Amino acid sequence: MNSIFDTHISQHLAALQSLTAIKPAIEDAGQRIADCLLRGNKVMLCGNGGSAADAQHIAAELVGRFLTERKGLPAMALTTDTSILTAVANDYGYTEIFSRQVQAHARPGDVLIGISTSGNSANVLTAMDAAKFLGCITIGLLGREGGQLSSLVDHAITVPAPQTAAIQECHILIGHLWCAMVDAALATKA
Ligand SMILES: O=C(CO)[C@@H](O)[C@H](O)[C@H](O)[C@H](O)COP(=O)(O)O
Ligand SMILES: [Zn+2]
Repeated sequence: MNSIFDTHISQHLAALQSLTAIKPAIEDAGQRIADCLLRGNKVMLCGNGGSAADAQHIAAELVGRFLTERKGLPAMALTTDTSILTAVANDYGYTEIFSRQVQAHARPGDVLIGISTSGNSANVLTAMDAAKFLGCITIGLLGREGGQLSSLVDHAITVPAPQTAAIQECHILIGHLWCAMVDAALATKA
């Protein structure tokens, strides 16, 4: 019988290997994010649970720094302000917690990254609808078969692994890869 260690590592490695098949989609989305920031637009991110943590992690790399010294970049996780989250959930419903913030902050040309391992979280779907209506570029960091988000977003990055944890581990790897692409794009422009 495999140990928990062996099982987890082999699932992780299989998920990592599956990324080769979606390399063009990952790089294309990374270029859209870099272009967005280079032209002075901003990046918004949302997701639930572990994906909320990923949204915050990626926003922190962009506002702070990742690999190189550069100016702080406009990125915001829509998962952090408990007063907004509780007010909107209480008054309008949990489905609206991200879309309301998108309505408040989004401008044409901004990017919204929705992170969902199932691709079916209702609040992420609603946020994507709002972002598209306002002229934003929408990117889904998804898993399994991509769920409903895969046909809604402009750029679907679907990690085709069956385990939520393995998908999440690939999501943060892709987030870091995008941050490296942004750093490189800014360095080229400087
Ligand atoms: O981190 C984990 C599981 O690893 C959980 O917190 C997980 O993110 C939550 O169950 C989310 O609600 C799942 O949402 P989603 O990925 O299907 O959009
Ligand atoms: Zn988790």
